[in-house]
Amino acid sequence: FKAMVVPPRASQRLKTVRRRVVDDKVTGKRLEFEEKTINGWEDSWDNATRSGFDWEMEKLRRRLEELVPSTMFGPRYWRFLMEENPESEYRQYAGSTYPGSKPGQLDAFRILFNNLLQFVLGNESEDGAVVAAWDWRSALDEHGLGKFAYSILTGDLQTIVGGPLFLLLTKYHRELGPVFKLAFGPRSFIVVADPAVAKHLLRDGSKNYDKGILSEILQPILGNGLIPADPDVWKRRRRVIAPGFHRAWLDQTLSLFDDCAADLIGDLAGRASLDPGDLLPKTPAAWKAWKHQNPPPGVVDMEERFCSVSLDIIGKAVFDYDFGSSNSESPLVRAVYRCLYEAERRTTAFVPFWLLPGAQFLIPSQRDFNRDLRLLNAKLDELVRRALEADDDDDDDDERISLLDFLVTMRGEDVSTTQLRDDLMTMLVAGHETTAALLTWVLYELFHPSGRSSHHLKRLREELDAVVGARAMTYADILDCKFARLCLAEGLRLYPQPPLLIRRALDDDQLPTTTDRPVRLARGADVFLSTWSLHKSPDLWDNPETFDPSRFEKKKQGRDGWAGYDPDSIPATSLYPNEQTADFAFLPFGAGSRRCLGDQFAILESTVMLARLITTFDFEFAVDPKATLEPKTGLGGLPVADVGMRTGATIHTENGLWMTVHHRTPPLPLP
Ligand code: HEM
Repeated sequence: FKAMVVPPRASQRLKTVRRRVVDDKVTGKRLEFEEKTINGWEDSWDNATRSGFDWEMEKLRRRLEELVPSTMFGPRYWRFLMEENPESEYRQYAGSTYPGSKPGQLDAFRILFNNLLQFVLGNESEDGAVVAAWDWRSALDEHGLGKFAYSILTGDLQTIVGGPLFLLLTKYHRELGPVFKLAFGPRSFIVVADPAVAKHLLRDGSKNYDKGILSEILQPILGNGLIPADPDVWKRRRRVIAPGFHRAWLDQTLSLFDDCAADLIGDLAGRASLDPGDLLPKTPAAWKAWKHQNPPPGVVDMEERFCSVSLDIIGKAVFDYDFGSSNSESPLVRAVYRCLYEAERRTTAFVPFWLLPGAQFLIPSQRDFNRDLRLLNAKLDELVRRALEADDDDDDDDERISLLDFLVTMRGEDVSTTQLRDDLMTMLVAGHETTAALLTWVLYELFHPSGRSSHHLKRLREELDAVVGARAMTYADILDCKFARLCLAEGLRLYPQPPLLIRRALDDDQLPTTTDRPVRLARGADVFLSTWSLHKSPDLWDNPETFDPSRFEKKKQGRDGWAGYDPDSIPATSLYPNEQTADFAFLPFGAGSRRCLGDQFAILESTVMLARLITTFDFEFAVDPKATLEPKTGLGGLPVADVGMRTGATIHTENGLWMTVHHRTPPLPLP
């Protein structure tokens, strides 16, 4: 039998390996794993309840856990294939139950099985988390089977849940506390919104997590780029890419930001003198029509403008390519948008519809997506090729250095053009809509028609007028414009981009205790760190729903397990109050080893853009000035923006941020 299934060369190798493996350190680790598992069993089941049906089921579960790994793909099976010193446990034992490796089907089965025992037979949950069971029956009644199934298949979670996912999570957070299990049928996600747990997931215990479903979803688009990269690839690439964001390069990009801001100002100036007359609607809900037909004169969708300008910036800074999206919409720009849209749709999909057999031929959106991706990849390949050729050409004396030029110069022998392309695509996705969304929401808050932020706007203008006036901003100016940077930080607190961080446990783990219910994660468990709920937690922030940049200037007392917020602890090198200053209650750019690489880039870009716009123009919502906007609430009675909110990788408005633009009066004095 063995001769039939194991080819002779492999069989020879197996024999050698088996001999070696008897007392090697990997076997030692396996034994330690088994012992730990058995001890874990002892701990996790109360002696008093070891009887009856539940206990029989628990025994069955244990038996399965004991048997399945040894007979199928568990550690004992993989022992045959082990190298003495595996280069990477994560990959080498991927799909087995080996702790630290990429979780596979058996781990998923264990979680599903446990959920079934819990939800069908009423057993105690293995993880110990309180459960938020999504009420799918009501959703089914409300939408009908057809729409329900269609939304599930196409990833339109928002329709059937009744609002953006982050609101649903915040509703449960308020009802159930900072750690709970969200169950969609037998599938489950552990949702957390607590600073101590965030610190554990992102920093102290971060080696025990990978990006889980996020990687699976983004891999077809971003390949082995940093965001979805598995821990092995990530380690190699981060080391190479991070130095690319050095100070000299960031200084150089400042002039690029200013050039692009000047283009935007020119475009808006052309509309500033136009009068929409009495064509403005009573509420932003009417803006929907403007997506498909011409808006009144002088009205502009600032969300769309910010998207265009940030795409142009990232194209020029990262791979020295001018998308020219601020002025025209080329097929390439459309391809970028559609790919981003698809990436977002996949992140919220219940069912991986794109993996269905033949999906890429049969589902029109998937056909279009694959065509767009080919177009985009071909362009990026061309840019990589050009950069490689320019690198070989010693005479190339172009003074602008893109991130791609840097990566090409620093490349080791082993880096492939595909890897470089994945890196570029990742920067494009990570650095484009995030910054655009930040600017959109800060503008929304500063010019809200209720006037609720007019005192912040006044202070911001005073600071900008005093420090920069109408000239181009330098790095030193940006350091001096502290309030402007706090406005951006507050924008990221109220509208974190993305509103959810995703992880998957590589080994069983105990989360720091935040309530009287300790929560254990099974290997393979999916975790959502809801930054939206964390940033708006009334336990951590005063008036959490209010846009108040000055909150970051005041000390906030901590509580048990949370050190509070201290403005004096903002590091001199940081352009914003980072995760350390708020002891992980504020995660504007993530934290730990996988924190954002483009944080400085994003803050510099946004400060320049905001300063230029605020000092030149006044903005007003494109609604009838006589109309009053009623405060809007969404899922669970939680406040939502009047312009609606849609979620994907970032938070979008429902139909755009349509505004009228006016030259500022009195105009900014020229230098
Ligand atoms: C306001 C703008 C931005 C925000 C709010 C933001 C936010 C974030 C967050 C929260 C993460 C961590 C994700 C996680 O832990 O799962 C992240 C990662 C990342 N961001 Fe950003 N980002 C922004 C702009 C940028 C820009 C401009 C770039 C590049 C030019 C960039 C490149 C990256 C990369 C490469 C990663 C992955 C890092 C890694 O895994 O090692 N981001 N970003």
